[in-house]
Amino acid sequence: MLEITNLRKAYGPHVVLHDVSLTLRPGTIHGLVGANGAGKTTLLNCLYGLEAEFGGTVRDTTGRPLRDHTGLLPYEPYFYPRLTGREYLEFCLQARRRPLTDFAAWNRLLELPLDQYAEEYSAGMRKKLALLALLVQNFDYLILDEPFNGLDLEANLLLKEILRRLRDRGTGILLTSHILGALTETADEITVLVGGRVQRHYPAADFGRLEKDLLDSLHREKLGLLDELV
Ligand SMILES: Nc1ncnc2c1ncn2[C@@H]1O[C@H](COP(=O)(O)OP(=O)(O)OP(=O)(O)O)[C@@H](O)[C@H]1O
Repeated sequence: MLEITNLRKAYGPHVVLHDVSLTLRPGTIHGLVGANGAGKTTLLNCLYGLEAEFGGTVRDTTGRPLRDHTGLLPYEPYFYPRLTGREYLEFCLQARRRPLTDFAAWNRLLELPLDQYAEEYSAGMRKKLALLALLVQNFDYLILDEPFNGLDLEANLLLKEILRRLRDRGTGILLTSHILGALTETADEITVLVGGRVQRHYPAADFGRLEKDLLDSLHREKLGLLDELV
């Protein structure tokens, strides 16, 4: 299990995460929602070790180094110039000292032109390539920052089904999304972050309540203001 305990992160005087705790169990999908700037990406970056200076603890309860068996989909994946999609995949595997596998089977699903330069891909194709690089590596845990963002309708549906199947096979998946339906349709639990604090953890049985709570706070905080404007 991946465990975040009392995570606190500040950029200078600006505290971005306030004592955030959450767990990611094998065989579960854990969704993370929150407004722009709530701290979701910062939380994922701390968990994966891309941010080093923070308070609290982040660990795999089995004691294994988290990155050895965890893959990260960054919010904006980076691709080196002049690397084809195929070379990017090979690079990802070699960097992790993993055997080169045949990408053809997975790519029959995602249909990427692997012999074109990745930097010439559209935004959605780049997202698919970064996902493909994770899928071929059989990670125990996946940390996915906005995986649905930029994907076409078919790829969105496909990704939801892939995530469910990976979960059923034992993979633990932590993902962010601004598309509530994508989370409620796939996740086993959802954590709501507000201003860098955990507002509440919702088990699947309470997802109906979650939508109502989000709507209520929108009505309370924003719709009154809108009434004054329009
Ligand atoms: N490198 C940085 N230096 C200073 N402040 C930062 C840095 N990275 C993030 N922040 C601040 O931390 C806060 C949380 O940002 P973060 O990107 O984690 O939010 P988010 O919930 O992922 O937002 P979004 O939904 O827009 O992706 C924001 O106020 C942001 O300005």
